Amino acid sequence: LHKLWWTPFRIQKTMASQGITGPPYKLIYGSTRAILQIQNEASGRPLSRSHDIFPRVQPHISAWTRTYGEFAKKKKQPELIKEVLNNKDEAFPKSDAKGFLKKLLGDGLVTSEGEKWAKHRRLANYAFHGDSLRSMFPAMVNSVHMMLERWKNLHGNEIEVYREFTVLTSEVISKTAFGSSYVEGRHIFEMVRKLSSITARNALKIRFPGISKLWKTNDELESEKLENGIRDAVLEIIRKREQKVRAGELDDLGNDFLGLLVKASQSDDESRRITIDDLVDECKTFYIAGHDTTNTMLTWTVFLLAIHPDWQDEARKEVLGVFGNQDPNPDGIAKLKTMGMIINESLRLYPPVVGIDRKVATKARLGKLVLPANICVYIPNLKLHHDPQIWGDDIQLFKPERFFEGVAKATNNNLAAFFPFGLGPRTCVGFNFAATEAKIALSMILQRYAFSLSPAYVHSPTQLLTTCPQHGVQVIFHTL
Ligand code: HEM
Repeated sequence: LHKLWWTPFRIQKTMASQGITGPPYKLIYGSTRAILQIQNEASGRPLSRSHDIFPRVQPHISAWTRTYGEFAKKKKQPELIKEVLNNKDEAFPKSDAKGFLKKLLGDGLVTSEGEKWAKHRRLANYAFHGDSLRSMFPAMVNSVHMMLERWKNLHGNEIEVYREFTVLTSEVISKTAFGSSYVEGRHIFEMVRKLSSITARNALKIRFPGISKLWKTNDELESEKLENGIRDAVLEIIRKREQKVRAGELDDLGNDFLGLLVKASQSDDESRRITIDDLVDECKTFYIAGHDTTNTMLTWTVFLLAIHPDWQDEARKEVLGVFGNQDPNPDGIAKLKTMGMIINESLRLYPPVVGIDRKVATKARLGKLVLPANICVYIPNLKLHHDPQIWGDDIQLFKPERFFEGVAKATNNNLAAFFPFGLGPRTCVGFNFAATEAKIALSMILQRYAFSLSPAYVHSPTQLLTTCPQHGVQVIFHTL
C-alpha cells in the first residue's frame, strides 16, 4: 500500500510545490518513477533568433532536476551519469518494458539484457556499420531523389517537412534494413505509429497491477490488435524473403539486417541462433527506432536553418564546395564539418530522445546516495543540453560554432553533458546510419533550394516517443 499510494502522492506534492502540475508520475508494478511531461501548448508567438526553445518547459525541467536530480549535485553529475550508463557492475540495467511499451518494443535490442542483448547487438553492429553502411549509400540517395521528385509536384512552394521526412526515413529503413519499400511496409509503419501514440498517451496513466486481466480499456484492446497485426505483417515480410530464395530470385537470404536475422534464426550453432519471436521483436524495434528519431532530427535541423539563413548559406557553400551539383558520396559526407556542427547544435536544442532511464537492480550506492532496489533512475539529457553552467547563458540560442573544435571542446571534456545518442555500452547502434542519412538529405536539399519558415508555422515541440513538432513544420522552398 505504501508503494501503491503514498509514494506517488508524496512525489506529486513535492512537484506541486515546485509549480509542476498534472500527473508527473506513474506506477509500474511496484516501482515508482517520476516522469516529466514535456509538453507545451501551441504558443503562436512569432519566432525571433533568440526565441525560447521550449517556451514553457524550461522552468519545469529545472524544478524537476532540483527535486529528483538533487542526488546528482552539479559538480558530480557527469561522473554519476557515466556510472549509471556504463553499468560496470550491472547495477543499472535497462528498465523493464511493461504494458504498452512492451507491446511496442517487445524484447528487442532496446529492451533486452545479458547474453541475448550481446548476440543481437553483434548482428546490428555488423548490419549498420562499416562496409554494410557504405553499401546502403545508393539506397539513401535514391530515397532522397524520390522525395525531391515529389516536391516538384507539390502545389505551391510550402511544404510540411515533418510529414515529408516521415516518409523519407521510413523509405530508407525499409530499403536498407528490410529490402522492401515504404509502400510495401506502409501498413507496418501505420500500425507502429498508432501503437506509439497509444503508448505515449498512456505513459503517465496509472493502472492497478492485474486490473487489465479483469477489464481492458479501449487502448488496451486496440494495442493488442495492433501488436498481433504488426507480428503478422513482419512474418509476411520474412516469408516473402524466404520464398524469393526458394524461387531462385535471390541467391541467398542476403546481408541486410533482415537477411542476417533470418539466417541467425536458422543457424545450427545454438550460440548464434535466435527464436522467431526474437526475430519479430527485432524487426519491430528497427521499424520504430530506425526512422522516427532521424525524422525529428532532420525536421528540427531544417527548421533551425530556415530561421538562420546565415548558417543555411554556410552549409550550402560547404556542400557545393564538396559535391558541386553531383549526388553525395561517402568520402564527401565525411568532409562536411559545418554540417556536423549544425546537426550537433540541433541535437543539443531539440534532442529526439529527451531522457534515458535505468532500473536499480539491487540496493546500490551512487555517489553519496544509497538507492533502493527497483526504483528507476531518470537522466534528462534535455536538461543537460540546456544547462547554462555547461553551455553558458546563451543556451537558447542556435550557435553551431560551439562545436567548431569538436564535442569534447564544446563540453569542456565533459562527455556526459552531450549525449543525444546515449552513452556507454547501450549507446545508439544506428548513430552512424542516422548521421549519414541526415547529411545526404540535407546536402541534396541545400543543392537545390533556399528555404525560410512559413508564417503558418506554430512553435510547439511536443514529447511523444520523440520530440516532434505538434503542428508540423511548414517551410517555404525557393528553387535555386
Ligand atoms: C537522430 C537519430 C537517433 C537518435 C537521437 C537516437 C537516440 C538513441 C539513444 C539516446 C539511445 C540510447 C537509449 C538508452 O541508453 O536507453 C539509442 C539506442 C538505440 N538506437 Fe537510436 N537514435 C537514433 C537513430 C537510430 C537509428 C536510425 C536506429 C536504427 C537503425 C536506432 C536504433 C537504436 C537501437 C536498436 C538502440 C538500442 C541499442 C542497445 O541498447 O544496444 N537509432 N538511440
